[in-house]
Amino acid sequence: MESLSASSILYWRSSLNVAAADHSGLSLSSVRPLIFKQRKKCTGGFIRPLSLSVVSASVGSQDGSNSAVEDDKKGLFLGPQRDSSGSVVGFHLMPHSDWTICIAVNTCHYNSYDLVAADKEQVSADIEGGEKLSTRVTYNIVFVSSEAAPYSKTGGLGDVCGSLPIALAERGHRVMVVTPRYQHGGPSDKRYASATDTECRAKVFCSGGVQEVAFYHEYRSGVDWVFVDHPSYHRPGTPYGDVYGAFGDNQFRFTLLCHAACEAPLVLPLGGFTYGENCLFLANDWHAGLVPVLLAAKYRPHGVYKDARSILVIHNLAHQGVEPAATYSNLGLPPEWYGALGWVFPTWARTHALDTGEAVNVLKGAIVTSDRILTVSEGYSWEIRTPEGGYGLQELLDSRKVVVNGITNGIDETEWNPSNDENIPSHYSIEDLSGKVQCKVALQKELGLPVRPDCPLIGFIGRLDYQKGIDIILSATPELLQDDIQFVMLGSGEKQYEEWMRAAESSFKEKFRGWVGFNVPISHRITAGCDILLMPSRFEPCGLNQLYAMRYGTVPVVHATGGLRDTVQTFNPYALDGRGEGTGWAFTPLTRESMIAALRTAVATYRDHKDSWDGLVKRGMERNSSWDNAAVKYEQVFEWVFLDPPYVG
Ligand SMILES: Nc1ncnc2c1ncn2[C@@H]1O[C@H](COP(=O)(O)OP(=O)(O)O[C@H]2O[C@H](CO)[C@@H](O)[C@H](O)[C@H]2O)[C@@H](O)[C@H]1O
Repeated sequence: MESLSASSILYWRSSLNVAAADHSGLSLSSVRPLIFKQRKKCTGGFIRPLSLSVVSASVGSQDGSNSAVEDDKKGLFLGPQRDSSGSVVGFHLMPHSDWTICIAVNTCHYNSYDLVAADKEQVSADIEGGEKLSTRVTYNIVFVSSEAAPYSKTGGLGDVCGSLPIALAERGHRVMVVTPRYQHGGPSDKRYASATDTECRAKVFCSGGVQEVAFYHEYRSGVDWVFVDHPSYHRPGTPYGDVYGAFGDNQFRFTLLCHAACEAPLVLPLGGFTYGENCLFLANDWHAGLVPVLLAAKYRPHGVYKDARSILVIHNLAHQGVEPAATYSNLGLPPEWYGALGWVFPTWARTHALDTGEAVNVLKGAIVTSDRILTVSEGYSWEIRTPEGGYGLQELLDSRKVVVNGITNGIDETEWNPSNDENIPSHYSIEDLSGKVQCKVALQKELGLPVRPDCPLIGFIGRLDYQKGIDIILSATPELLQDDIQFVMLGSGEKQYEEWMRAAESSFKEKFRGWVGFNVPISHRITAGCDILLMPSRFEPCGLNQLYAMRYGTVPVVHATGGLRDTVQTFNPYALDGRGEGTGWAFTPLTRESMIAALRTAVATYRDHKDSWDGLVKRGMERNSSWDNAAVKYEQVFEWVFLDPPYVG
C-alpha cells in the first residue's frame, strides 16, 4: 500500500495542466492525504499520471441542507462506483453535493490506483467555512471541425464548434479549434479578417503528392482559432458545395484538414508555446474523422502522440464520407490500414452488376480508431446502435458501446438571449414578456402577413431535407392552413422543397410565408416572433432550434426522436396539482396525422387556456441549456478517455 498526498500528486503534472481552483480559501495542502491502493507496480517504480482529478469536494449549505436544485446547478461529477466489498468497479456521475474526494491516476503502464474513500468528516473538518473545493485537470484540447461559427456555419455543427470550445476554455482548458479558412469571394470572407498569417507552413502528403497548407490564427474568447489555408478552400458556394451540388473533391479537402490539424499542435507556437503531443483531439463528424486514424496509423508507430487521445463527436451519422475504394491511396495512410476504413455496401445498395460495393468510409475509420465516441444527446447515443438509426454502422457502434456516451448540446446564451438580442426589434424576458408580442407584430409586418397578434403563428427553421421531415410538413400544410393560423418557414436545401415553399406562398397568401435561403438574423426574428416552433425531424441527433425556441418563450412541437425527445417534455396540464408541467409537445409516430393533432392541441391551448400557455412559455424560458452544464459532462469523458490506453491498432 502506498500513500500519496494531494500535493505530491500535483507535483507529477508532467503532461497535463493541473488547475487548482480554490473557491473556499482551502489550499490543497490542507486536504488530508488521500490513500491509494496500488494494484500493480509500474515497471521501474516510476509513476507518471496521465490524468488526475480531485473531482468533487463540497459541503452543503451552512444549515447542512443540500437541495436538489443546488445539485442541479452544480452539475454532476465523476465518482467511483463500488461493489459490496468497497472495491472500485467503475465510475459513475454523482451529485456535486457528495462530499467524497476522488482522485483517478493513471500510470505509464495504465495500471489504475484505487482510492480508499476519503472520510467525509475529515474532509469537511478541513474546509473551514468555505463552500467547495474544485480542483481538476485541464487539458490541451484540439477541436477539428469543418465549421465553426461565426466564421463558417451551415447548421448546428458550426454552432457547437463555435461555442463549446469557449465554454471549455472558460473552465481552464487550453483550447484550439482547427477549421478551414474558407474564402467564398463574398462578404463572409471578412469573418476571417482578424486572423493573421502565422507564416507557419506544413507539408501534407496525400493524393499522390505534397500539398502545402498555411495556418492563420486568431485568439478570441480564450480560444486559439486556427484556420487552415489552401487553394481548395477558396471558391464560391458553401463549405461543401455550390449550386451544382457537393464539391467533387471534398474527400481531398477534408483529408488536408485532418493532416493539418494533426500537425498544428506540434508546429504552431501559439502564445509562444506549442500545444505539444499530449493533447486531446475532438474530431467532429466525418470531415474530421481521419484524425484518430492518422494518430494511430501515421504518428503513434513513430512514437509521436503516444499519450494523446481522440474522441469522435458524432453530430450526424447520416453523413459518413464514403468514396470508392480506389480513393484510399489519396488519404496519406499506410496501405495496411485499409481495413480500418474499408466498407462494403450491401448488395441491394450497389448500382450495377459489376459494382462490388467496395468503398472507403471515413466515419467508420474514426469509429474504429477513436478512443471514445460521443453523440450530441443521450437518446441519439442509443439510436445509432439500432438498424433504424445506425446507417449501416450500428453493429460496429454496438461493438464499441462501452466507450459511447451522449451529452446533450448546450446553446450560446450570449448570442441567443431575448433580453439583448440585436437581431430582434423588441427585447423581453421571463419577467416582462410584452416585447415578445411586439416581435410577433414586427415579424408579421416584415413578412407581409396580416398583422394579428392574437393569431397563432407557427414557425419552422432548418435545412429542407429528408432528415427534417419536410415531406410531412408539405403533405400536412393544406389541411393545417384551413385553420385560423399563420405559418412561416425559413430554409434552404433540396430544390423541390424550395419550389414548393414558393408555390405555397402564392396559394396561401394570407397565411403562409416561405423564406428560401440561409439568414441568421431572420432565424432570430422567427424564433422570437412565433408562438410555436415546429420540428418534425425524422431523426435529430440533438437539435438546437427547439432549445433556442424555449429560451425565447416559443413553444416547440417536435417529433419525439433523439435529442428532441430528450429536451422537450410534453405538456401535462394535470401534473403538480393542476399547475401543469412540460415545455411543449413531443409527438409520435411521425405521421401527418399525429403532427397535425399535436399542432392543433398546441393551438387550442394557446387560444383557450392562457394560464397553461404562460406556464409552458415560462418553464421553457427557465430551462437551463447553458454550455456550462454540458461542459462539465465533457470533462467527465475527458477523464475517462485518459483512464484507458490509446488505440494502437
Ligand atoms: N435557413 C437558415 N437560416 C439561418 N439559420 C439556419 C437556417 N437553417 C438552419 N439554420 C440554423 O442552423 C442550425 C441548425 O442546427 P440543428 O441542430 O437544428 O441542425 P443540423 O442538422 O444542422 O445539425 C446537426 O448537428 C447539430 C449539432 O450537434 C445537432 O443539434 C443536429 O441534431 C444535427 O443534425 C441552427 O442554429 C439554425 O438556426
